[in-house]
Amino acid sequence: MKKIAVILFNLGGPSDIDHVEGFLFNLFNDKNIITLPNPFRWLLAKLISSTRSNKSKKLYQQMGGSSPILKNTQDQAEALAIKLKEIDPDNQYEIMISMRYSKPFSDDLRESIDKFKPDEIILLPLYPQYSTTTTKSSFEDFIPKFKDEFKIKSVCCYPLEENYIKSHQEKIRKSYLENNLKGKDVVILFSAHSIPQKCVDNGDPYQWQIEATVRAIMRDLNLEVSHKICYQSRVGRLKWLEPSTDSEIKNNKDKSMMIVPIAFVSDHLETLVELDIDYKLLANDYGVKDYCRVSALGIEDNFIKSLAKSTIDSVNDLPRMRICPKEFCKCGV
Ligand SMILES: C=CC1=C(C)c2cc3[nH]c(cc4nc(cc5[nH]c(cc1n2)c(C)c5CCC(=O)O)C(CCC(=O)O)=C4C)c(C)c3C=C
Ligand SMILES: [Fe+2]
Ligand SMILES: [Fe+2]
Repeated sequence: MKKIAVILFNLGGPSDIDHVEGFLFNLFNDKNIITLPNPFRWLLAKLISSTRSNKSKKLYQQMGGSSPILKNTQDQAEALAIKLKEIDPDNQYEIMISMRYSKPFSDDLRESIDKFKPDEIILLPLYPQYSTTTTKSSFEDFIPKFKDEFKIKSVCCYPLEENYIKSHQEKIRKSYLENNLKGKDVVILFSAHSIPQKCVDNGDPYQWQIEATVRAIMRDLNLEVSHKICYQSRVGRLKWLEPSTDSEIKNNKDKSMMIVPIAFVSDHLETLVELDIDYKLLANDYGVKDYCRVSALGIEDNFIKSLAKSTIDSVNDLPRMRICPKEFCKCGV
């Protein structure tokens, strides 16, 4: 019996309205988000977080002033613990949460990890698709603090894991039936968080992996629908991945529309405000007849199975095949 600590990584979000500016500062002060050296990055992060905070506060106010991301991640951690116990009862797992820009930070895990004394630590990002702006940032923050005392392994990405794909397919099929879309001219808009184009130009595999996930979902979905990938939540003036979700809503206004959040695995600001309020209003303005948003994966059983399977494969040192082409070489396989 091995003792295994599984670190679930997520981005975090403000716990109340007074934490919005601090959360934004942590985000923009990350060298994987703003690549300037210090003190310039620190100064720019101060400037952007103070100028953006009113806009962000208005967004968070629409969810009651805080982000549900921690509660949703805790629910996923609990479901994962149950699933691991069921599939791999011979090992002892403890799931811990590490948020990148809000509590609990990686440093906050020190006491629990020391107390548990794991034989190994598995890093498991709640980002199925690898990006330097998310997974790399979380790994770079965590690893140096614990690597001298513990054996650390990581699941860098799982964009094609079969249970993950099945989880999306089941959510889409259920929503298709519930919204009576059979026989209608339906388009699925797969909406992912955008990232700056320059990240992809520098070898970030995020966009390639999103496209691979969507191809796998569509391959045997067996619904008569068209589909398109689009990108939301752009920030600032750089060129970000396109097409944008709002432009695709406009371009497809004559169709029945299913919006599938892809790359987000729980509901939070980006889905609950941007997709459910802002883009729903936009769709109404453009006369879209059916606008339905498929809920994020959350604790859907196949998704939790995919997390458990990826963890156990890593514990058992199963070799992982490189799937990304060599120009997108930033992920650790
Ligand atoms: C796959 C997920 C995400 C990627 C990639 C990502 C990149 C990215 N985000 C920003 C800027 C902001 N993100 C904000 C919130 C936010 N972003 C994600 C996910 C990804 N971000 C999550 C889960 C959240 C938290 C949502 C919540 O409920 O709290 C925000 C704050 C909100 C706002 O003001 O719009 C900002 C700002 C950048 C710059 C970036 C890549 C460079
Ligand atoms: Fe973001
Ligand atoms: Fe990878």
